[in-house]
Parts: sequence; structure tokens; C-alpha cells
Amino acid sequence: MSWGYAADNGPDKWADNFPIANGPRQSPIDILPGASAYDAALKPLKLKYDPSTCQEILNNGHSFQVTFVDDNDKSTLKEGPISGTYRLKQFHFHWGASDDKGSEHTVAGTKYPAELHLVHWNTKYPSFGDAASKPDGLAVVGVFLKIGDANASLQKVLDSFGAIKAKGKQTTFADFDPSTLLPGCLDYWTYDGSLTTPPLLESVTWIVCKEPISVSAEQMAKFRGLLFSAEGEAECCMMDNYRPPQPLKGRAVRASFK
Ligand SMILES: CC[C@H](CNC(=O)c1ccc(S(N)(=O)=O)cc1)c1ccc2[nH]ccc2c1
Ligand SMILES: [Zn+2]
Repeated sequence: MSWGYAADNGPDKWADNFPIANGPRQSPIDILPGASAYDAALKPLKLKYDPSTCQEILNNGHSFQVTFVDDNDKSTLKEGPISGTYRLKQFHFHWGASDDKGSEHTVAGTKYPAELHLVHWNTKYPSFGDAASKPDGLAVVGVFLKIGDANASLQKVLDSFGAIKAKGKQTTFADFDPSTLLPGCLDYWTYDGSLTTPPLLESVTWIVCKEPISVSAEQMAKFRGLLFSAEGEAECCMMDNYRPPQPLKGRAVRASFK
């Protein structure tokens, strides 16, 4: 049986097949603003996204993701806590069964209803797959979602859900600019961590934005209309696809802001 988020294959069982689940730099974590040190050396994030690199949207059975063409430097992340150039590969979300939970990172114990992850890989390596196994291989920008006004940019993504309801479904998704999903203020916390799903590789520089973006309750309900299950299988609604916070194990969390 493959990993998932149910009682028999969820986060508490992942260490059985992926022992790194108990490793020294696992993600997500609970971010304690009071314990994170402002680092004046941290630069502002330099995000440059070209909508023409947007390729498709797919339901991979764990979340849905929007995938980008990454054979050029049209959509990149630079500066911030990283050095060099990281290319945007995909973005996806994690969310709850109700609005009181769903984010992976938490802030002094506060859970948000969802969390966006923009996944980038270090171009010093030949490919995403290669970078994913290196300690400085990936950089993921995390953005919290909070219930409020409907998000017009997000609505474009939700409008394609009809074509990707079941696991394994995908459809073309073009000309979308992911920077429209970023908050106005790009203050962030940063720490060394991992993928939050198996194989849980410890290759991620996490960059978590302090400011959330808005999503309406109706829009959040649409996320929960997707399925973990494939066509022809018993329908299982996609929700609670988040890993809870993991031990900090002595890591420093730095803040780009005072
Ligand atoms: C190397 C892992 C990769 C699949 N996983 C991911 O790309 C991924 C990306 C981001 C996050 S998060 N939530 O931390 O932002 C979690 C997982 C991946 C890629 C190709 C593969 N071929 C066979 C297996 C396999 C796994
Ligand atoms: Zn994620």
C-alpha cells in the first residue's frame, strides 16, 4: 500500500517505509515568532514568474498541482535566503476538512485552513529529481490561506477542478501567473527542512511568508470536492492532506523582518 493521509497510511506510519521521517531536518514545523531571530543579511525575495511557462494542472492523488515548463530561466526564485537561481517546477496546496485546520506550518500553534507551496529547484543541478536529493537542492515558498474575501486569482485554478476531480486526471492550464497568489508583503521566516510528503527528502530551504492570502469559505469548500481516489474507485474526498509539525531538533528559524 502506498502512503497517504488515512489512519493506516498517514503521517504516523510514514517512518515504516521512509525512516528519514524521524530525521534531523523534517518539515513542517511550528514557527515561534518570538524565538526566530531577525537576520539583517537576509535579502528580499526576488520572484520572477512568466505565465507562458504554465503547463498543466493535475490531481496526483495527494493534492492538485500546477506544473511549469522548467527547461529555461523564465520563472525563477533568487536572493532571499538562497544563493544562485532556483527554477519554479510546480505549486500545490494542503488543506483541512474544516476551516480550523489544513496548513502544514503553524505559527505559535495557529493553524490556517490551507497552505500554498511554490516548489523551486537549484539550477546548479541538472534536474529537479537530481536537486531533490541535495541539501541545497530545493526552495519552497509557503503562503498561508485565511478565510476572507474570495480570491479572484485562485478562482481561475478552482474553475479547472471539473477536469481533475479524480486521482490521475490532468488538463492543460495555460497563462497563469503564480505571483498573483502571493501576499502584498513578502516578509518571511526561513529554515532548513524537508519535503513534507514521502520521500521526505531533507533538501528544502523553507521560505514561509508571514502574511496570508485570502480565500472564501465557498472556495475552500471547492478544494474538498476533489478526490484522493481514482475513477472507478470508492470516492474519497481530498482533505486533511497535511503533515503535522515536526521536532525542530535545534534548528534556527530566521526572520527577514523586525
Ligand atoms: C523527489 C520527490 C518527487 C515527488 N515529490 C515532490 O515533488 C514534492 C514536492 C514538494 C513537496 S512539499 N509539500 O514539501 O512542498 C513534497 C513533494 C518525486 C519526483 C520524481 C519521482 N520519480 C519517482 C518517485 C519520484 C518522486
Ligand atoms: Zn506541499
